[in-house]
Amino acid sequence: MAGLRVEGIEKAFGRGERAVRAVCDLSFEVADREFVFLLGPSGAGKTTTLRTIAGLEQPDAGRVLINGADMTWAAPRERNVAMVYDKNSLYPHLSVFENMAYPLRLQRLAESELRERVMGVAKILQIERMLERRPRELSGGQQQRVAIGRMLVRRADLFLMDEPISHLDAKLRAHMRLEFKKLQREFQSTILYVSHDQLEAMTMGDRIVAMNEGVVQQIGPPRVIFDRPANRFVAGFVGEPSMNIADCTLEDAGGAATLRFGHQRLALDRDWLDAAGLGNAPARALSLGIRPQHLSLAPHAGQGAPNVICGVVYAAETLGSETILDVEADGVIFRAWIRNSALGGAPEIGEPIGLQVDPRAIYLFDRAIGRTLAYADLSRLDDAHALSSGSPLIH
Ligand SMILES: Nc1ncnc2c1ncn2[C@@H]1O[C@H](COP(=O)(O)OP(=O)(O)OP(=O)(O)O)[C@@H](O)[C@H]1O
Repeated sequence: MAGLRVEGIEKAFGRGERAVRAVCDLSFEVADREFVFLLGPSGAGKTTTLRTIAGLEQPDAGRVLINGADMTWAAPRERNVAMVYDKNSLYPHLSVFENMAYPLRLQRLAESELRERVMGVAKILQIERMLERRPRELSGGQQQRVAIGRMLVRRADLFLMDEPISHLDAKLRAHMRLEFKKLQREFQSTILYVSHDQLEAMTMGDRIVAMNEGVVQQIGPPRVIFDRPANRFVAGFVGEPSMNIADCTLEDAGGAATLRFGHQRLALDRDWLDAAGLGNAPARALSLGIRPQHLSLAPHAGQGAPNVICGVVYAAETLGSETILDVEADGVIFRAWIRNSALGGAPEIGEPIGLQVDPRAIYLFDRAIGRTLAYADLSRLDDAHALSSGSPLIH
């Protein structure tokens, strides 16, 4: 049984005017055998949170409970927590095998079991053939895998991982994503994993704690975070390519609800707006959000076609069978994820182009505070349309 509860953690570095609030009133839980991600951009406070849980930082306020016991002030070694340290923490004079075996030797594990555990983990990490080498004889990525291995051989209550695979090449990262998930199920481990990579969090996590500037933005399963982002920050951070976001105004034009930005106009469904409590909110300052896979090529690029964003091609990035098309419209760049077969030839930079918007795929945010006011009605989206414009997560 292993669980973690973080209650109202506060942590600042420095004093007075130069103080940096790294973590503000942070609370979340990781249930027994759960795989939870702390996801956020650089400086979000993820590492500070992890170090506070491991006992390497003292919080200014709040509590850390591990298996129900208050460990806020306990020494790191009393917490039965395993953390992946940087590859530089490997012992240079020990072989890879002995580096990995080190925590087990401290536990005085029988030699046969020790060997079995080290070999099992080495196989998963694809470092079996390097066990006799010294760390300096390995590449940076190989050293990082040894550091991960040294953590995985332990049977800790809680594993804390700080971007353990971010330095590996793309192919190994993909391999490790699958292996971590498998390992977690096999060992029934409880894992808190720090990452700024939304793809890792979306593919491996049972739940995600999305953070920005030391503050929790949303906690939920990956699909909920993706489909129902609580605010503009989460909407823009999760998903690759990221959601298109543009300032707009909601208007009542002759009884029809219309979103306007620059010369562009999008007609919205009244029932959807009413359900979101925006039916009687004309001239409201909003931000609209739409994912690149919900934009498609409009049959006519001309101004005035219903729900078409008219602009010019700003850039085009071809990836195998799809193209990410950047279209500039009224000073905003919209990214669209388009099947090459729908493009019918490479688009010219500066060429006029229309992007068809499915109004059911729009999100609306309060422009001032960023809170989500209306969610895309994904259940009513035409699957064929979504498929025709690609997958949101592949990159
Ligand atoms: N020892 C320290 N002294 C002063 N400021 C610090 C210290 N450690 C972290 N900070 C500051 O606290 C904030 C949060 O840092 P933290 O390392 O927790 O963020 P992070 O989300 O892990 O970022 P990254 O993904 O870049 O590692 C940052 O503004 C950082 O500059």
